[in-house]
Amino acid sequence: MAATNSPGPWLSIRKRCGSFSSTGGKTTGRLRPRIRNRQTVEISSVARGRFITFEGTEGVGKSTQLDNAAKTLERLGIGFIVTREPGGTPLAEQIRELLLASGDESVHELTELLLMFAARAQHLHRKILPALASGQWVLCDRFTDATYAYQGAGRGVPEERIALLETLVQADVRPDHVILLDAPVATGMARARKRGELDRFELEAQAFFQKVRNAYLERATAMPERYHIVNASLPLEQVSESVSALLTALAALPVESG
Ligand SMILES: Nc1ncnc2c1ncn2[C@@H]1O[C@H](COP(=O)(O)OP(=O)(O)OP(=O)(O)O)[C@@H](O)[C@H]1O
Ligand SMILES: Cc1cn([C@H]2C[C@H](O)[C@@H](COP(=O)(O)O)O2)c(=O)[nH]c1=O
Repeated sequence: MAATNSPGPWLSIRKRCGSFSSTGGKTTGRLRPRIRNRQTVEISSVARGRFITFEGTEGVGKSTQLDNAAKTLERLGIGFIVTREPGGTPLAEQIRELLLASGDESVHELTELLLMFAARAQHLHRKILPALASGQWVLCDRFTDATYAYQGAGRGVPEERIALLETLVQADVRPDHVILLDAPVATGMARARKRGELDRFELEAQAFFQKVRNAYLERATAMPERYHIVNASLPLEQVSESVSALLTALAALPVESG
């Protein structure tokens, strides 16, 4: 898992000395975490799973590629979970329903932002971190990069506000790798429309998604070590091959760099 140098009081990842700590949550898996106190678990980084997120605008093929990624990891014999944001736990899925539903009351951008991070706090601490601590890889459909793209670039929330909440909720936890499925907005929207009824986000104008796409591409340029751009406008088989090859290469990396 990628880590910055500012661990919060309740959660820290110490890569250099090879241990991993997180807030409580149940842990399962091949290595039993060492309990330091009631709030913290530690395990060797040898067992730590990798945190891989799939990002992109609507309909580019994230869910499709998560299925493909799951099959790839199965072939490689790697233990993993597949999850998504907003959502991933029963409570966070309830928040997702609130966020995606179209209603009469317009949602203020700060309400949207706080609900995203409320769902994320539950998901991260109750599901993602315990899975990583047990050595499983976490394949996640969207994470905080989506917040920078949608609430930041799309809604116009200043980046510093998002960064504040990111630090509060995640401390130094960041995805190890972001697989950015990139395609023209119109391509993704045409695919999403074919799938059926559109949710509150999917009803946004093309200009909104253009800002979102640009923001993802800017983040990919700013963080080339973390981002992997895949051309999602290609035929499905080619996109799947690229994603499988990428995951196979990541699996071959030593844990500290992978
Ligand atoms: N490379 C591709 N070429 C053509 N169709 C594709 C491709 N990838 C996915 N699709 C199709 O496009 C539709 C949307 O794909 P998918 O649901 O995986 O996108 P998504 O990014 O998860 O969408 P959302 O952002 O709404 O969650 C599906 O019907 C899927 O079969
Ligand atoms: C995590 C996250 C998500 N969103 C938006 C992006 C999508 O429109 C929906 C989720 O729907 P999907 O079918 O699963 O893609 O939520 C967001 O605006 N900000 C976020 O942080």
